[in-house]
Amino acid sequence: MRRMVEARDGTRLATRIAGPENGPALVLAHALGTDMTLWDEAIPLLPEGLRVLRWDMRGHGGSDVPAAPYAMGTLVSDAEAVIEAHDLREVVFAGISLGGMVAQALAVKRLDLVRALVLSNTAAKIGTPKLWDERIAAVRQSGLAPQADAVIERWFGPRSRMGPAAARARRVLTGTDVEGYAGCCAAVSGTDLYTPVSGLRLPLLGLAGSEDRSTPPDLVRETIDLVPGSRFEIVRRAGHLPPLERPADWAAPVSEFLRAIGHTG
Ligand SMILES: O=C(O)CC1=CCC(=O)O1
Repeated sequence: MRRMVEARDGTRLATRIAGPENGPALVLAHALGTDMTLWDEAIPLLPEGLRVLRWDMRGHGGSDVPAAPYAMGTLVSDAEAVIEAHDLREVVFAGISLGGMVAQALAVKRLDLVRALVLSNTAAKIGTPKLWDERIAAVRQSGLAPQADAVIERWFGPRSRMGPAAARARRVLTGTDVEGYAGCCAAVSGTDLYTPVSGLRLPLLGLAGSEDRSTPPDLVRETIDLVPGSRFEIVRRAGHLPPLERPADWAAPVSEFLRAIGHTG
């Protein structure tokens, strides 16, 4: 079922939910310059019986595009709004890159909503304010298309940058609204979650792509290791977006984690 959910400031967020009403909930948050279709291939490979909620972040996909910049706190409050609008509790929250930052910050703020985390290709801090300022200036000046080669190369690496997954990612990236992209760049720029995440105590699976140049395995691991008892796995032959590029290799460790914590239908 698709539904528009109103965020606290009135921004309308495009959401999609599927699976049995009483199934254990899995919430999926996508990366910067992508949208909820990022999960299309991976969802059917997850255990049956899950209630799966995903949404387009503000400024992305079918959601409204308020004026930039956005704060990470606003993106977290959007996540709360979509979860609460669907009456979900005790969710496993899986986020990739920007979505993984939202996941971490949501768990810090609302442990009552989040039972466990899957943090994929993400970190407590990504890049530097200078890098993000330059990215924002570049897209504001000439749009996303001239940035696409560099982004796709970072996401997929030289080996896979011409493949079908990269072509799909490029289409979604270049179709993203500049205002929405810049707004979310600002949210990433202003985020450093190292201290609050080190206080988290919950089941956590961390995943990295062996070929990821945006959030390389060592960077991801540094964040995952902050939480005692967490697991960490590298998805081989995958870049920054493993659910799109290697859906089976991403879904396998996630499914195993969900079974291990008893979060299956
Ligand atoms: O766009 C990138 O290269 C890396 C990135 C940071 C946050 C996100 O979602 O992607």
